[in-house]
Amino acid sequence: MSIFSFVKPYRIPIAAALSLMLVELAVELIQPLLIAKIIDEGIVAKDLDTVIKWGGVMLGISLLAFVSGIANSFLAAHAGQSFGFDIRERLFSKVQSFSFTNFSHFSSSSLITRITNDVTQLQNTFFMSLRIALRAPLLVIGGIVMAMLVHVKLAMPFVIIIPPLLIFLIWIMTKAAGLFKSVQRRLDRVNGVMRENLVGMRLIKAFARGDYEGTRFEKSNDQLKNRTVFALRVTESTIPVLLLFMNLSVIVVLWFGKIDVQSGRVSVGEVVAIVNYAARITAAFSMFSWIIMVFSRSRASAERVMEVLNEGIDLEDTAGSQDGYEISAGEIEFDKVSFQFPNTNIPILDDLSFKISKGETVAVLGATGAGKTAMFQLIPRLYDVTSGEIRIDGRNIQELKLRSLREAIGYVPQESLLFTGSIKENLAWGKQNATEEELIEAAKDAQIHETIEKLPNQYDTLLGQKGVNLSGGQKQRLSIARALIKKPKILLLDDSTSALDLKTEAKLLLAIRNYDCTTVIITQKVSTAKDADKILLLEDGSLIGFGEHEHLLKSSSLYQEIYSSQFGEVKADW
Ligand SMILES: Nc1ncnc2c1ncn2[C@@H]1O[C@H](COP(=O)(O)OP(=O)(O)OP(=O)(O)O)[C@@H](O)[C@H]1O
Repeated sequence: MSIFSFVKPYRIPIAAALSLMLVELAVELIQPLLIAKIIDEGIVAKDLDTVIKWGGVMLGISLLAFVSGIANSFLAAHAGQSFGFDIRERLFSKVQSFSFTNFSHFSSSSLITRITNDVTQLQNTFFMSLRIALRAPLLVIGGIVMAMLVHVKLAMPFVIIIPPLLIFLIWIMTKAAGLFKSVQRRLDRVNGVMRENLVGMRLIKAFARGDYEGTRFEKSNDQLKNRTVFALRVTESTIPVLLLFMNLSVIVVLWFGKIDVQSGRVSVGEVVAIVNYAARITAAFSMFSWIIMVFSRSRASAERVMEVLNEGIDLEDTAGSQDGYEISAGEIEFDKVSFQFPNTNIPILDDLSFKISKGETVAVLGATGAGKTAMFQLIPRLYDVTSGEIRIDGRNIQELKLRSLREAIGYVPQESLLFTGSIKENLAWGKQNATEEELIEAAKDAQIHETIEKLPNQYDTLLGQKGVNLSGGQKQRLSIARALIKKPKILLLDDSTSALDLKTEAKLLLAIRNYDCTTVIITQKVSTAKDADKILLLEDGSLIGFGEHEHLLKSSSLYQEIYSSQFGEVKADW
């Protein structure tokens, strides 16, 4: 796939715009001939009728060029904007299909720059190509041809000087493309620092690190400026070179023109026409440095956009995945599952085998870094297992459609992420077209209904970015409500009740028991774990215990250790 495939749908407006551009070009190339005619047959021959006649023709074709120019702009603007719209849409849906491995290849600020700034560059180039980028080289070529038609010998200086100038321009263009690619990379960095600052503003203020962050931003901003200035200097340096050589050739034309006019081999009108072509060619040439800049930039942008669009998705529906299969029970089975993060060789999970029956509640306990979150992320296939198999309702999850797998799972990540919008919208994000009753029911079960009722606009209260106007515990409960509203078959809570007091947490877990789902809870609290049907103990990625509280208290030294650290010495009544 190449960027040109996005041009295809606009073949008709492009053809129309280019035809109109050719009309403008033809008028521009004919004008010097008419000027020559008016001078030689009208002014020199003192024939006013000829001046009026050809002057009228010039006015007529100028009007034609004017109308063509307006129609061309109209078509170019419309096609250019639609072209940009299409690329943005494709980029967005491609990024949505990215796996976490794909995300690790691009920083989020770079993806944002690509979807905005890079697409704008391409859009501008598309527009400009239809307006002047093609007209300028055609004007140069057409200008030389017309000048030769007027007088071959006088046009010779241009014929000699223009090819080396063109080679010089192409050489600069290849150099500039690389430079502009590095400009875009620096823009990524500026966006990256800006993004981190906005996200971490509270932390920056709390640590009084404003000055440090200011310097960090200034540094990347400065690098962006310096690189851009350098790239612009390289492209702009072409203008004086072009003007110098074109003006030199005009002087040569005038020198020989004077001699030939005196000897009668050339008319004054012909010399004026050739100088007029020279002026138009020079104007087209000086436009070149700008065109080079825009093209070099957009070549870099096109590469960056295509890098995203051509990124191979490593986690998607497998060829044999079964359509229409819905998870009905929610039984989870890990069979000799081992896992390491893509592009790393550190084993995170090692040979995990266990089975969680339909409707069971299982608590996962383990030290920080033991691999609890990693284990969770394998269930909705945020990552694929490195070896072994995960089965839900007896089917390998890789044989299920990703959509039906994920729709059956309510996943509440460690960090609650809410979106800008009202509480109602955030809850309904879990299930489109959820009724008011469903929203309230889920909020009640998540123990957040009463809190919402006390807010000034209740369910219509607007949340700031990431839910800044809520407490940590409120955000956690809203995230849980958002998962409950889906009525999932499998509910995964990744330490999602850590900020709740014990009483609220107990009520919430009791309410969840009424849902027809299998629940897996990562927790640090034995008080939470001991109410679960079973407890799964993870240590350094290995399963070292799986069973009921009483059983583990007797059999697992790690569990005894965790228990005694939270409740004091384990009583030896077993
Ligand atoms: N994207 C990643 N790429 C590479 N390694 C990772 C990635 N995410 C986590 N890890 C590593 O995997 C290991 C397990 O991480 P995981 O988040 O599963 O731990 P955890 O048991 O959930 O810990 P915690 O209780 O602190 O959340 C850690 O050593 C961590 O450094």
